[in-house]
Amino acid sequence: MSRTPHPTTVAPFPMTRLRRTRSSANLRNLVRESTLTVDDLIWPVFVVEGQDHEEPVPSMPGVARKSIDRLVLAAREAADLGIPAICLFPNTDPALKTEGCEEAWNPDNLSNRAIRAIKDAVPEIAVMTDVALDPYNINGHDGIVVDGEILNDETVEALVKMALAQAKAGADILGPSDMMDGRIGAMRHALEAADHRNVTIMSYTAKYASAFYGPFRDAVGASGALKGDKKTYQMDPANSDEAMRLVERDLAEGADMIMVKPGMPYLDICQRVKDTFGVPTFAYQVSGEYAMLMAAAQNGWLDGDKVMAESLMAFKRAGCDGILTYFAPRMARLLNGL
Ligand SMILES: NCc1[nH]cc(CCC(=O)O)c1CC(=O)O
Repeated sequence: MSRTPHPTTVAPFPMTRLRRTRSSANLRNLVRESTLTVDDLIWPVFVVEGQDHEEPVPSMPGVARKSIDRLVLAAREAADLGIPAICLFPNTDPALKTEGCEEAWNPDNLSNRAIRAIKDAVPEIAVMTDVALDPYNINGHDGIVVDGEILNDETVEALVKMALAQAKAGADILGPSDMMDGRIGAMRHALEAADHRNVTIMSYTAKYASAFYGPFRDAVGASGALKGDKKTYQMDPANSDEAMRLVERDLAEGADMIMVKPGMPYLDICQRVKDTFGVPTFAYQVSGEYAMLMAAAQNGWLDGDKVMAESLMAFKRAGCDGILTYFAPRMARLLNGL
């Protein structure tokens, strides 16, 4: 990424014709400022109980929840395409959801079994997890709810147990997506104390209270459970300075990588984070963004491959090191010329 100041010397027309370097594919290739490669992609996937089973997610065309055995095949395919990481989201049996969210740190819960199965069968792909209580919470919230309040410190204690169980199952990257205060430091200390020294944390640092998560909540089966909204913990879409404070805080607590979420409507935040801190910065092109592009493509209103590639390049131009995207395998095939 170029971060040079705006040039002050430009020869006047016709000595300068900015179209010259756009005049052929070779010249365009030579002067291209950003590149998108398979190495930039993290693939979010949904896992469900069962055997040789998959269920399409209606609001996310081309996306299905998969049983662990099918997910292992998908992970193999992703690794063969060169995708460096896969990110797991469980669709938990509603019967296992409780007020205390105990299933979240069950070493044999669906997500932890999936981590172990993937690490066994496809050791070369990095496995990322989601650290938040919503798949296990009868309220659908990311934190423990008492009398309508989402409790911060009690939630952090639960998240630490959840993070340790995931690390023990073999997760390479923990993705705390809950937006409680103090969770990164608490997890980092617990990981160090348990000798999980190389488990990385990609903090969902600037995670906004967004309507673009709708299809995801359908996919994990949280839509029905969620009472109210997430505005007391997720960020106000109006704020940018607050995102900088959160990044500084999460880095100080031991986050290795920072994430901005959603992606496309928050590219200004991505650029500001990268410019200000220069740390590994990721964006999550979320379910609603995927649904929007796919719906238009399915109607023949947009060219699906082209808007996919353009939208992902935009993240690189903004300074992101990588993107979580449901398009990961499709983009990887396109980049690999398949
Ligand atoms: N903590 C849950 C979580 N982790 C990732 C997403 C959204 C992902 C997407 O929309 O693709 C959400 C939803 C939410 O916060 O309600």
